[in-house]
Amino acid sequence: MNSSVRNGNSCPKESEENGNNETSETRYPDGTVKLRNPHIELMDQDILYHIALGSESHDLVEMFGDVKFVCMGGTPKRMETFAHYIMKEIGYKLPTGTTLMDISQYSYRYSMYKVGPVISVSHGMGVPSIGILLHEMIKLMYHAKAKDPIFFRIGTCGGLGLEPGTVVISDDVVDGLGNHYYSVPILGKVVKRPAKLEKKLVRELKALATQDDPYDTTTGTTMCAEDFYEGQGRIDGAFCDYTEADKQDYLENLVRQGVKNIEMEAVPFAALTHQAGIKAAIVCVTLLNRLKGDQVAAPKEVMNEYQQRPQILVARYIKKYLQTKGRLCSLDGHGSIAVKSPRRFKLVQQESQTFE
Ligand SMILES: O=P(O)(O)O[C@H]1O[C@H](CO)[C@@H](O)[C@H]1O
Ligand SMILES: O=c1cc[nH]c(=O)[nH]1
Repeated sequence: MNSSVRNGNSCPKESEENGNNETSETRYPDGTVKLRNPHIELMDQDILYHIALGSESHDLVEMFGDVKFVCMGGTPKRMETFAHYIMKEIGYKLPTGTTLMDISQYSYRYSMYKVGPVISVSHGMGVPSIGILLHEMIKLMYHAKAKDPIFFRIGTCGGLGLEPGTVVISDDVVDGLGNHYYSVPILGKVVKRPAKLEKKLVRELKALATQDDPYDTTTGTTMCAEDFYEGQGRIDGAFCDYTEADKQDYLENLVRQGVKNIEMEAVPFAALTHQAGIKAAIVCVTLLNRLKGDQVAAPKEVMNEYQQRPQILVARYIKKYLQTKGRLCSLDGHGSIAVKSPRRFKLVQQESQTFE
């Protein structure tokens, strides 16, 4: 067994500033992700079932070794749009006659695109769905030997006292009971994993919002609900045993506690990336002000424009990062699928990667 793979239950030391696990616990010296599960090393092959990839069936180092950013959001359409948008923003060129492809299309679960150093992947709705994807994306980063990847969630949410269309960068996350950890029943016991986000990354993202943006960008606590309706205090679900006044009291109490928005994935996203020692941030746009109503009634075009706002902020971060590293102009090629056969590698789709 690889000597640096530790007991998955070992308790990491905490770093005050970035809220991340001590890097020596979670990274190799070259920045690649350590997997805190000793069993994976012993397996003949690791099948990443829900993203339709495998550690032996695919050459994951060849396909994903250059990944720096993993961007995720609820819907396949948003993440396809983001893939095209980021391609334009970072000046990434596809080989003539090729188009972006959904790498995970045959999983029929999630959709995933790769644009140079950026992965854009859908996570579905809610805690279990993003939890499964995070396990597989973290393992993918490990198998691919990707160095210091950063994860972003680009989402939508309900705002509390904010103008619809406001961008919220989460600086803290709580569940529906106000807990700052992800509770997972494992082997019949509840395991609590701290849900923490990198404060420095929050500040860096906030600094990329400009006065010229025709909307506000703010930071605050995000509440992660287990449900869209009763779990978020809505009165328009199929069931409701409380009054409008009860709901209003509840939401106003959340505001007093610093909660700016409500969505459905923040806690596992923060907890599992933290557990893996991966820098991560959550950027969501508010579709409505929950203090004023429950129904998401904005027209489709308005909603589509709102959904671009977190993408714009994250794209600014990615561009700035690549500019700083002097890598913006050297991008060329295509996220291809490299299938490993027992004796030789076969490139299913032609690729020329000059990043890194
Ligand atoms: O738009 P996404 O990213 O899916 O985020 C929000 O929207 C969904 C509910 O409509 C939940 O997944 C919630 O977290
Ligand atoms: O109110 C909302 C809007 C989007 N997503 C949520 O989870 N809640």
